[in-house]
Amino acid sequence: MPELITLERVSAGYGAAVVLEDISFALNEGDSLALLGRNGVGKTSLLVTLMGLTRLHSGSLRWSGADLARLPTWKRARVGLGWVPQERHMFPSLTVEEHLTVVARPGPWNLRKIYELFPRLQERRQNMGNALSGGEQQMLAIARALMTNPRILLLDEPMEGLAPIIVQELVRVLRRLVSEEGMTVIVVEQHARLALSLTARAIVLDRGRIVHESDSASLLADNAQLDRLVSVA
Ligand SMILES: Nc1ncnc2c1ncn2[C@@H]1O[C@H](COP(=O)(O)OP(=O)(O)OP(=O)(O)O)[C@@H](O)[C@H]1O
Repeated sequence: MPELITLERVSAGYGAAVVLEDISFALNEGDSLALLGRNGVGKTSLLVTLMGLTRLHSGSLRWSGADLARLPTWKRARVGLGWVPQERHMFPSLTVEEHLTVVARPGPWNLRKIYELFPRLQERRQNMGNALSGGEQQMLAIARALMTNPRILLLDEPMEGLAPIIVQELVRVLRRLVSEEGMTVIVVEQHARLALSLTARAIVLDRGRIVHESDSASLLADNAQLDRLVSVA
């Protein structure tokens, strides 16, 4: 069986500018990947390349063996790429529940299961999108992606700017998605140790290229290498 998603020698960017070079990796169903690196090295660009929002200069992107690069963004969402962008994009005039129901597609994830995963969203289900805290917005952004019943979840810095207690809650949710639900995920995170503790594999980017690839546990255990690869100093 082909891998769920395969990148082969992908170079991509914005217009003529190339910000990702020679990126190759593949994920099978149920894999979990931490995508790490310092600011501006191309992590978000890699996720948006999967969603079709950059210019693909060369290389190939395959989805269950088929050419993904041919599909516009909305079709990539429809075939099962669930993207949780950094900006969250809530609709101020929709309630929490409306955010979830407008995107719902058939599959194991439905309102009941979402509310079981995020009791806080159930409590807030009649609140408008603009009346939510940052943490609640992030929960809703993840919940909304799950309601599309994706085959892969692309999470762009889900913990960014959130209070420690909310980070803890999201860690519990992501751990359950990865370990119990077998969800395929790519997590971009500045909190490298946290992302490594949630995932099985890790890739580190520097200036648009892969500079390290290993299992997450061994990178987590190697403080010196981790500091060298991702620390700001
Ligand atoms: N829309 C855009 N148009 C042009 N260049 C862009 C655009 N978005 C990002 N870039 C450039 O692409 C490079 C990679 O940026 P990207 O946001 O992917 O990095 P990142 O690793 O996600 O960083 P951060 O952790 O700060 O979000 C940077 O040099 C950035 O300036």
